[in-house]
Amino acid sequence: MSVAVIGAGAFGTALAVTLASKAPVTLWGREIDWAGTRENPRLPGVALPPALHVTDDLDQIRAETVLLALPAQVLGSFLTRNAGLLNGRNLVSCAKGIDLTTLTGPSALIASACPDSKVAVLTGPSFAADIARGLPTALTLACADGRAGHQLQHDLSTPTLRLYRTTDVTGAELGGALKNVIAIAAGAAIGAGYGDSARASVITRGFAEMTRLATALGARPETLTGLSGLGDLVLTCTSEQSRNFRYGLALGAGRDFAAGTTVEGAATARAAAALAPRLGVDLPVSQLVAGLAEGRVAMEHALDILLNRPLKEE
Ligand SMILES: NC(=O)C1=CN([C@@H]2O[C@H](COP(=O)(O)OP(=O)(O)OC[C@H]3O[C@@H](n4cnc5c(N)ncnc54)[C@H](OP(=O)(O)O)[C@@H]3O)[C@@H](O)[C@H]2O)C=CC1
Ligand SMILES: O=C(CO)COP(=O)(O)O
Repeated sequence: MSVAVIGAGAFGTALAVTLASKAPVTLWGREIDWAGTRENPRLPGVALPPALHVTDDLDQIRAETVLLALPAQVLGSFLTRNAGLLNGRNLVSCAKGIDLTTLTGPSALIASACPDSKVAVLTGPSFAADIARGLPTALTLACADGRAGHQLQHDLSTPTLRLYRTTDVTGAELGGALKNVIAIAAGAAIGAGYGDSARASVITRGFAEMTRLATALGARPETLTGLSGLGDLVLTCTSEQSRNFRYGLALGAGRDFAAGTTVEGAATARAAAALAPRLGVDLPVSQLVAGLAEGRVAMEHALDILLNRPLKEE
């Protein structure tokens, strides 16, 4: 097996670090001034192992399996620009989002730009820092081709990173994308001082919403109850390690949030809100998060909007 990682952010670097415990790995980043220090400022305190080669030259990416660890909103243009180099390889998306331009997930972007590639998705509850430090982590590897998925599951598991396998790519990638939206809402509830009970309601109703949208797009409901859905939802809604949760905290408290931080849930909320009427599904939490993120809805009105909806069956 030969593996490379594209995207030298926190997650791409963490995956490259753990995979380098098995075999040499090449990690590509567009700006790698830090490479000589063997420590990526996006993943502080983690020494890069000798088996990890860092480059900013895409021509050095020769591996048969390439992990794409770029933010969801830049993945489409990156793939279009570099399809010639990537087409035909096993391409594994590690991004958690819905592309705002096409309203599709990463797997459809890959399939469209690189039609000769095997497409897979790696997703689930895992903070980059935990993976990089060798803490035990379990993720989902989704690939519609069961045989290829089986091979990738074995190739990409490490002694501390345990991969489960599914053929439900849609369910896996939508669980990962939509949990970020709900995490923003959960953070906002806590930031606004509404308390842990309110957060539990947001998580539960948010999960119902994730399942509604994902199944309307063809996902299997049981995938949403797995690592890539419920597992990641619980992690992201309960930990301040999550950037989406912290962004929600800041929204709820009326504080500024560090510009330039990757917060996938903001764009994905807008994508989900755009999909809702087309699919005839009700997504009140996502619509609210989209309104908050765009500044159309003020935080002081957010609670009324949710609580004044008609009473209904659970
Ligand atoms: N961090 C985590 O714990 C986890 C993250 N993920 C997912 O992984 C994906 C990446 O997140 P993460 O690594 O944390 O993000 P970071 O913010 O740490 O890093 C983003 C990386 O993408 C690069 N980048 C941004 N735009 C472009 C572009 N147009 N072309 C090439 N490179 C670009 C950045 O480069 P530069 O430094 O030059 O700006 C940076 O290296 C997200 O979808 C996230 O949801 C999934 C699980 C866990
Ligand atoms: O996806 C993640 C954990 O599984 C990371 O979450 P954040 O992008 O919110 O930091």
